[in-house]
Amino acid sequence: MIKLAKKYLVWWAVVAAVLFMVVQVSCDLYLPTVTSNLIDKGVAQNDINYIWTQGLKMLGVAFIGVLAAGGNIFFAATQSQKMGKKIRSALYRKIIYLADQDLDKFGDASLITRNTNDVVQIQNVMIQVLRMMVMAPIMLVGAMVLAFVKSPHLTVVFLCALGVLLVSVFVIMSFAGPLFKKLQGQTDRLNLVFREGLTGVRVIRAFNRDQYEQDRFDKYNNKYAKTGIRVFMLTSLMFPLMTFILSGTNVGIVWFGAKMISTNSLAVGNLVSFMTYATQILISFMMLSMLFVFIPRAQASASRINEVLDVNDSIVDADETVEPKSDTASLSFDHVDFRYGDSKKLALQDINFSAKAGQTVAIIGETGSGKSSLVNLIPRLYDVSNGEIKIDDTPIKDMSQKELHKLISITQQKAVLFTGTVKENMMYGNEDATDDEIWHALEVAKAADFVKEEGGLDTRVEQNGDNFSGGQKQRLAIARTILKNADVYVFDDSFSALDFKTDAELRQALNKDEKIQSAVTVIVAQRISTVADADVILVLNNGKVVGSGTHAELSKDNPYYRAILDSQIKKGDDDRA
Ligand SMILES: Nc1ncnc2c1ncn2[C@@H]1O[C@H](COP(=O)(O)OP(=O)(O)OP(=O)(O)O)[C@@H](O)[C@H]1O
Repeated sequence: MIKLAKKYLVWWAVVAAVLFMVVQVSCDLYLPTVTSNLIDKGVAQNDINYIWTQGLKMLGVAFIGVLAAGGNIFFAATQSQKMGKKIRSALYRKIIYLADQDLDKFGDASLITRNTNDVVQIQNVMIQVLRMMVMAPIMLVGAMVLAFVKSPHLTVVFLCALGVLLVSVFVIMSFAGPLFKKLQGQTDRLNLVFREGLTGVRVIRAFNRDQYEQDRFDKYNNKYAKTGIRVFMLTSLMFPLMTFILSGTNVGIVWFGAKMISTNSLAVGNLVSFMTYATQILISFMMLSMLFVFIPRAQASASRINEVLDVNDSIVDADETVEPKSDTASLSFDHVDFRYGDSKKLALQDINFSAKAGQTVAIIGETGSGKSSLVNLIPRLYDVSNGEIKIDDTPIKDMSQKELHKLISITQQKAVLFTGTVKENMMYGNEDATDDEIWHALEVAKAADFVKEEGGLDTRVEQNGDNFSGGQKQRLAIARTILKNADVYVFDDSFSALDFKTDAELRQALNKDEKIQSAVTVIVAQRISTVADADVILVLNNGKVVGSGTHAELSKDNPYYRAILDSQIKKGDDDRA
């Protein structure tokens, strides 16, 4: 947590918060002495003038205390909230730029919990640190010294009370501390199950698993609630216990104090101030003990945040990057091998092909054969394990990732749309696009008709594009890809959600589009009809290219291609064979 504090707190604001707190505590410590004087010199001797001056002094000191508290709260609150804001922003920036292979290590649910719950834990503790952590030790030491000065004998009473409090807090915290940690783990688990249920709600209903999922959620919810009840009962016990110990202390102080007053060894005012100091000491002690429970909890959150912030991006730019060598679009894979993380098995093995401007490379193969893995290597979502990929005759590793991403336009297997308007979503592809260019891309992607029907470019896109059908979302994502000026267009299984007629029309429109025809197009597909027009079709099996050629060549003598073809003819899927 210190590391995060050093990085995200503004030092002068922290100093200001501390200084304000010192003033506030000094006022709080001085007030009982003024009260004591007021009673012993003013009330006891019936000195009205003294009562007035001391009374005004008391109000003045209290007012300064309030101002100082306001100053401290201002800096503590703004610093802790700003620290949270900066951490969330840094986490988001890191996640956006981090390679997929690095993100895979954490998982979505955990990253969300880290960016929300964990940051809140740190924020909450930071405000307490900037207030109580400063206040409590000064108050504790100051009140002890002042109380001792007032009456060394009576100090023994609250030293005994302090001992009782120390034991009580220790017992409570030794139970509550581990429970707090347990609660944090259970929050993670609860969020995970809730998120899974939320994303899989349709599957749950379709399989009639509502009760099963409800029971699963209830199981974790009950565990969380049980721990929560124990934690809050234990910590709530602190306050009545504290009141009891304080009352006991006061009774003790009054008991012994009264005896000392009767022997004239203690003034009444001193007794009153002594009782206030005892309260201040016990409260400070309790605040410190609470902090020692909350800090380890926030420390666990800080470690989880640092884990993400400190992860080394495994995909980095070369020290000296180069510009693409050629103005003409081209793409080549040269003996490319690829494996995921530490996996023993190669996901792709010895992939070789090249394509020039105007050519289409299609990749076909059964589920899990490595099609998406292959196209994910083009924008460097993952790095090759061996071999080299070149775009425009330049190794992609030698270019900056920014430059590389400018050259590529991609539609992922699962269409991703952002909340906003259709136009805003389209402009992700090209910020400078005119309305005419957007409509042209929508026409090519066969999306113009339904966008017009829905209300044009300003039509709202809901979260996840939920107000559009699967096929419509795909077409919008394809339009966005086409709108971008790129040298390599990648469509990763993007036509699968389209009906056969739209699929055929869309590919025809793509073949006629000038921009697409001056670039290389890579199409991943499951259907023969989608890939049949391609200049070269790569057949993938188990991560290896087991066939390469045109539709006519492969349908003649490639057993893998023929097997796919036959299976689709039987289903009546292939419109060309
Ligand atoms: N993030 C990942 N981490 C580890 N292994 C992965 C990861 N993604 C895919 N794989 C593995 O790599 C292999 C190829 O997967 P890939 O997604 O490239 O296949 P695919 O041909 O695109 O499949 P589909 O047609 O179902 O989309 C599979 O065995 C899969 O289990």
